[in-house]
Amino acid sequence: MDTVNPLYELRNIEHFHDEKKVLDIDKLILEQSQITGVFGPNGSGKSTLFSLLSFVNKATIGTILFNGIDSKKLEQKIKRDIVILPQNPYLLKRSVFENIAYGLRLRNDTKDLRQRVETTLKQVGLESSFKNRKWSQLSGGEAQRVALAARLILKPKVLILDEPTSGVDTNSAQLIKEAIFLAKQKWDTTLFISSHDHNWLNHTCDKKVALFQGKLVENGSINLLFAPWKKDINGNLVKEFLCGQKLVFEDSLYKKRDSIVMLNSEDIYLNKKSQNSIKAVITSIHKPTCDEQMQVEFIIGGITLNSKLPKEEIEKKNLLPGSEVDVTIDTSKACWI
Ligand SMILES: Nc1ncnc2c1ncn2[C@@H]1O[C@H](COP(=O)(O)OP(=O)(O)OP(=O)(O)O)[C@@H](O)[C@H]1O
Repeated sequence: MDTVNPLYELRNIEHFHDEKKVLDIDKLILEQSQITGVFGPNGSGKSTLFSLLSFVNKATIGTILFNGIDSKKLEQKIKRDIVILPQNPYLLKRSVFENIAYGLRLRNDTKDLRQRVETTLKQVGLESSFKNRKWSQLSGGEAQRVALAARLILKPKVLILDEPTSGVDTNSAQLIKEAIFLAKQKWDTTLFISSHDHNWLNHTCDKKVALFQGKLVENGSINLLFAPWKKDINGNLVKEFLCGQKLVFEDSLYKKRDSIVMLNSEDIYLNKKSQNSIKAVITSIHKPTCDEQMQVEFIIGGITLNSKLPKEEIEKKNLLPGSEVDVTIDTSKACWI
């Protein structure tokens, strides 16, 4: 069975902007040493959630525990290890070197500064000569990576990246991904990332959280299906899995071809007799800490999805890792983003 190592625990969180509720999360546990991808359409509350996780803002209502400690009692030196790269980061009107060194200077931690700046530049795929450039002599993708380097040099315990790939090309996005993996590997950094490049985020994160209109679409492992989509003769979108099996989404005529579908695991049924079921193989069965039910993960043509079942039902149906199962997905409950 998998064990989870909770870093954040959000309890009954509500956050308001101008009396409008923009975030409403009953319970959410976020694990340590993971890269958590936060998915959701514009205005769904991703940046708001990040502002709470970085303790830049305080939730209007509710409690956030960090390492089991109520955030209201967190010491400043613990908060200092939580670093955020906001959407549209701001560079100081100084050299690249001074931008990257800024945080360390503030902390009076300037030993081997030059070498540390150069190492960090390398981590984000920029040559050492970049350190002498002015902030104004950078392309969008380079500026984004300099802003990331300015956070990485702090070796944060938690790094929150709000849209780190916005306005960058595929090459820069790849370099950002490599820098993220390095931070996790070298310093055991826990990362939270949002991106509208869903494909990039899907390939970068270990865990997924999805928000829609300020609410969690699912508390736990979220099921996401990404483009490419095909169309059937009625114009509905069809997911064709690598194994050739197909899943038609009714009433998806007007959905865009780069849409993502979020599926609640409660709307996915295993071994239930139905005409449109598809074959899958169970890869793991475990019990999430925050859930009474067991989570059954299974794979269909290379795509991993999950469903939730009571333990007794798993035993009754004799479901085991490696078992083949018939999966029925209630596509009418799909949430499109
Ligand atoms: N300072 C603010 N004042 C008023 N409303 C705000 C403020 N910041 C955010 N909001 C509102 O809160 C909601 C959530 O915004 P948020 O920026 O968290 O969404 P998001 O998912 O990050 O969106 P995007 O993908 O566009 O960045 C939106 O309706 C937004 O208009």
